[in-house]
Amino acid sequence: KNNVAVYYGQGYNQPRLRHFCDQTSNDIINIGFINEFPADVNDWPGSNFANQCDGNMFPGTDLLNGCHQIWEDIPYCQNLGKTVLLSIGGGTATTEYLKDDATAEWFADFLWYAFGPNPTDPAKILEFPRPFLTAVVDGFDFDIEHNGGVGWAAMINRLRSYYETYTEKKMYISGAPQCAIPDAQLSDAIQNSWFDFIWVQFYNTDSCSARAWVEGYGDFNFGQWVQIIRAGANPDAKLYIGLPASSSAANPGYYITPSEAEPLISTYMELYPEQFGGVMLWEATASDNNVIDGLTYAENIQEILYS
Ligand SMILES: CNC(=N)NC(=O)NC
Repeated sequence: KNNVAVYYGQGYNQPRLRHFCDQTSNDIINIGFINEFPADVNDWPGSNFANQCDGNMFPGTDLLNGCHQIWEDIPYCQNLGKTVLLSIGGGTATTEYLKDDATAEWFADFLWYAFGPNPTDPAKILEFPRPFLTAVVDGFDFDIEHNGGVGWAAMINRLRSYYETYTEKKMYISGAPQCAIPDAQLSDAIQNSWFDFIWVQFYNTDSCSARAWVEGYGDFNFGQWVQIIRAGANPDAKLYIGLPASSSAANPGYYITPSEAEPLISTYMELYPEQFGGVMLWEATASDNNVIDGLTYAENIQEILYS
């Protein structure tokens, strides 16, 4: 089944998460972002979900702890069969940097105990916060846009070691590289750690953009990304076409309309039926505000995937 994955959490005046889970067009929801990374072992990350939290942080940190609509809606979404991932990165270069593998592994520990299965070990319950209370995400998305590749493979391998111990449900790892190859942030991680989904941002970089494919110039490189994945740690990782969900959602000029997207999606869905996973959209609220022929952009994309 081909999926639509949408980012949620940075939308202008966005409604609460459950609004997007009530839409059949959205299969996977990436909640963004953990946008501040630990500077060292034992340092806590920071988060930002725009209008969705009440502004309170855990004392002395930039980690939000009042996101009641998110902790209420994650189980609501999961009960509707949605996969809900917590997205790391997405934002500013100054706070998104990992200094070494030790810090990366600490970051994995933090995410696992804070946002993964509810810890039972009293020591872990004491040490780690639960920003979304008892809600348990279905995995983590790496939307790493700055500062190189140090630590990501180590962090993902550490998360995988926790996943292996957890039998209650399948947990996932995804990544959102830029389309230019090699991606400075995630290429090493794709080679050396197990991803389930890779949604390439075929926007914001002209030469490999979806817009270039539509206009017949540049080098839209979905096929090369297939080869990268097949040479990676998980050769069966699903590859998604990442697109802006409206003309204002990405840098100017990268938006393509549903009728422009249809031949692109069909071409690659048919060329690589095994690897093709679906379409990623940046982002959910932009899609809602971009209604074409009575359907949101995500619904238009879903129609194409199911046609
Ligand atoms: C400006 N940053 C973004 N548009 N980020 C993404 O599209 N991440 C998937």
